[in-house]
Amino acid sequence: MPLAKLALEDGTIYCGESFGAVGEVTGEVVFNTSMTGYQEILTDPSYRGQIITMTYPEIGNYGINDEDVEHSVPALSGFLVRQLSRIHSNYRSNTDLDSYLKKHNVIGLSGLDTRALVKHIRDAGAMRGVLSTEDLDDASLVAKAKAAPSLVGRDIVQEVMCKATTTWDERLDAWTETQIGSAVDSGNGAHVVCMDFGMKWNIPRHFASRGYRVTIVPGNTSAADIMKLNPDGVFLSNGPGDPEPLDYAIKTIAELLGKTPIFGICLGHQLLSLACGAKTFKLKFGHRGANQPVQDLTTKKVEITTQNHGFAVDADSMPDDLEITHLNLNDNTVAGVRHKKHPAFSVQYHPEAAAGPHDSHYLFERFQDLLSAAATS
Ligand SMILES: NC(=O)CC[C@H](N)C(=O)O
Repeated sequence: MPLAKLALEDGTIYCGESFGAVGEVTGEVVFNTSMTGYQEILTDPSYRGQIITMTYPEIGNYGINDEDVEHSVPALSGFLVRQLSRIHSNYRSNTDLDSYLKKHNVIGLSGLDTRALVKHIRDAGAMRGVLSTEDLDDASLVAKAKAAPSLVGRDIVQEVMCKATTTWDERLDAWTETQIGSAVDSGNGAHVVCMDFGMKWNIPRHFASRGYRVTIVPGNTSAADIMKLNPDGVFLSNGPGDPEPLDYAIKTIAELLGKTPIFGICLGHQLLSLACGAKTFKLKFGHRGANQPVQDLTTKKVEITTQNHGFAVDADSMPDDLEITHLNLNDNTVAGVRHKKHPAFSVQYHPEAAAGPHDSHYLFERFQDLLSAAATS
């Protein structure tokens, strides 16, 4: 296999073999600790602008299938693995990782010491990097990494959100529907409007399986246009990059507060918090994986969650109207908030769990409770 290199802005170089597409990309280099779920990670639009390394050492062994996608195309910049599995075996798979990345023009690098890279990022923090199969000159690559744009202060949501209003009716797979049990179809056709900032598809699948009518609108839709759709509730999606520059979305959410129940996930949580007057900050290397412990402060229960974020809501900036409802137990950062006066809440993690544990499905039931309360008030 041809050589490829990853260079970080601090001058560190990692060599390996190229797979997937050839070429050169820059991005923020971050790691994900999930042992499975590489297909969901590849297609999660929240990874726009990032080069992902998996901590699990062998990737690709179950191939790629048509069902486990979180979007139509991968959004990330590059993909790094210790070992690319030479065979893949799964009854649902219809292609292999190498061919899939070639088809979608994503550059892969295998054979590098991913453990050394992850330990370095944990010590030094997430950094800009360049991944190349074309330029193998260390000094030139480091100069390119240093010149790469940072995620901070940039609006990259516009690159991944839908461009027009659509409806959604695809449901969860039959087995996952058995997991959510009596919640299946309990929404009785209530209308949920999703503000799309780069939404993972398992979220509208949950809404469809729970019996909602789902409309998806671009993340820059105004509050007036959203209210014209007569929503019974509004959902704020996940999405890539820094939440602070998204002033249009923050303004819309501030206007929607109190008019309709609101539920936010990840970027949606950060935007709801900003709309209420909180601040966000960049974490040193972020939380990405399927085993992040979170405590629900209302029930005291600990749930194991799927996460993918590099920014977080600052606990010290919490306005009077917001209450912290969930904490990340690894570092005590804010993992969920609730509005004290209006029906609105959000979590920093991913209850739709694709891939990951199903502990947090109950949050969709909490949203249903807000919709039911609003319908009877
Ligand atoms: N998954 C997400 O929505 C990520 C939110 C935001 N882009 C962050 O990195 O913190």
